[in-house]
Amino acid sequence: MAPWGYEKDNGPAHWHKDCPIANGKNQSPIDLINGEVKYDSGLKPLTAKYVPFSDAKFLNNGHSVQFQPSAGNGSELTGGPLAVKYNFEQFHFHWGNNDTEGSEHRVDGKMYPAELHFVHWNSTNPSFKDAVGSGGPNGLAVLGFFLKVGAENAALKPITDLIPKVKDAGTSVTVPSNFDMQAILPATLTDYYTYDGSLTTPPLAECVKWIVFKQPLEVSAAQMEAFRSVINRDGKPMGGNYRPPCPLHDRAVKTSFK
Ligand SMILES: NS(=O)(=O)c1ccc(C(=O)NCC(F)(F)F)cc1
Ligand SMILES: [Zn+2]
Repeated sequence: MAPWGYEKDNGPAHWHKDCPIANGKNQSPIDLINGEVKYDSGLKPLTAKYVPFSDAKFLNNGHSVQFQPSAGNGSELTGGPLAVKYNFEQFHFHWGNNDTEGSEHRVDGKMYPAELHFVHWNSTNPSFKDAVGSGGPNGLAVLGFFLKVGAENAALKPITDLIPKVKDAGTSVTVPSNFDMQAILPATLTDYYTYDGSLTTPPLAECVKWIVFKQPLEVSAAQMEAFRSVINRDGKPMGGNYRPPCPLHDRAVKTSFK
């Protein structure tokens, strides 16, 4: 099989051939159905402490555009459903070719135009890759933010302004050291859905504590258009780089809000 992607000949319906876990019972994304979630008063806010990066890259890896600092940067996530501290690894995006599609998770069947993932790994592991392979849903913690079209997102502007420099697969640029990642996050990380799931791209490992925020972030139409100019490994627009929802099976989705 050609390397995995999102086209007809290598998209999500094909992934099970290389990754049989694609048909597993803890796959992501899912449709977050408000009538089926359960409020958990024990779910506290999350705390993300993101420190400035000395050398970080913004890259096009052929299936997303990704911000990645050098390892061991010291940015951490704690609280919420997490029992231990998680280290920040990278953030990346999924988006559509129009405003009616693009997010991976859905809310009562509604898709947003894009979704931003902040990926963190359980600090009891020696490395990110060990955390992915650690078995069970506590290897990674991924924060998911829906993006909707509205006001320009000033915190994401340094990143969306770099997109033209990583238009082609395999390209990367250095991110200015004054980029403030903390500014992307809402002031308080309170209202979220959380459930045990997987990576949404191969190898689809079932190692993720998913934390999806109820409140979307806004980006301008121009910022959305910047994503839609990105090209994938086949020279086609990368838009549509989202996996459709997977069966919930016997998992519970908890909320930190009523
Ligand atoms: N879209 S997602 O679920 O946030 C997501 C997050 C991270 C990875 C990733 O690092 N894959 C490479 C690895 F780790 F070697 F398997 C894939 C998907
Ligand atoms: Zn993702």
